[in-house]
Amino acid sequence: MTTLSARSVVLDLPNCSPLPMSFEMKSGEVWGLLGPNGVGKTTLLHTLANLRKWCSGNIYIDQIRLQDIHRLSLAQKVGVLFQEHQDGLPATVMETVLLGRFPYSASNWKNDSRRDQELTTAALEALSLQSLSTRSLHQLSGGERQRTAIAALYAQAPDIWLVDEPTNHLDLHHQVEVMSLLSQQAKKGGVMIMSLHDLNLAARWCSHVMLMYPDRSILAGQAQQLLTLENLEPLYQQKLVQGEIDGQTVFMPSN
Ligand SMILES: Nc1ncnc2c1ncn2[C@@H]1O[C@H](COP(=O)(O)OP(=O)(O)OP(=O)(O)O)[C@@H](O)[C@H]1O
Repeated sequence: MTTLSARSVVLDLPNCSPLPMSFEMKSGEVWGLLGPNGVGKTTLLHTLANLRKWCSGNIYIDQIRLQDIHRLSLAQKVGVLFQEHQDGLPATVMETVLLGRFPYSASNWKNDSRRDQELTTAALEALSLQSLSTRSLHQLSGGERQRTAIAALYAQAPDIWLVDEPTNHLDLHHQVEVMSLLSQQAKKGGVMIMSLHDLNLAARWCSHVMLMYPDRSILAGQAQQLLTLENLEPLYQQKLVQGEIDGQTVFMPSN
């Protein structure tokens, strides 16, 4: 069981009146971070990975303070999907996915182990990338590039997944493929935290949500309880309608 918790954490956001946030996220849970552009979803994900500083408060993984965890163990425990992909290296899809295993071979530059190769093959299969495995990153479409980045994260096999807009660039079929895959990883014991702009994906796949409001207040808890028009309309400053199709809650913007 893995736990990620924050106690009175104030994010380092520009022009922010400090409002401390506290929450606990556990193995098996799928968290959706929801809120308008610029509210701090990416900042929160990067803060939880100790990639950027925060103003005050404490973040813990399994009761150990984030800043006390050695970089290498953190790289093994926590995986991040970035919103922007840096494609500086002239690498193929397979090489990029294999790079997900870097935290396990970084300490001694040893050859890729059998497990590294098995996980890389499984990741290519899970994201339907087998036929593209020898293709250069520069020759991929936006959606193929996104699936490659998710495959690298899958190969890394972290306990805590910090995933920034996983369905960016993806067509409907691949959105379902990816959301289903991420949800399975939570069922296998991962802590899944993702920023999302699509309320319907959140309603379908997230067990928990964090609603991040422009005044820096948050509501965090079970998705079923928090995904209501009363909470969501002020979140986006947008009138919405709520319905149900095949037993599934759906939201749409209204005039
Ligand atoms: N490198 C940076 N330097 C200074 N300010 C930044 C930087 N990156 C982001 N910001 C600002 O920090 C705030 C939070 O940005 P963040 O990217 O976390 O928002 P977000 O909720 O993820 O937005 P979006 O939904 O548009 O992706 C915004 O006001 C943004 O303009």
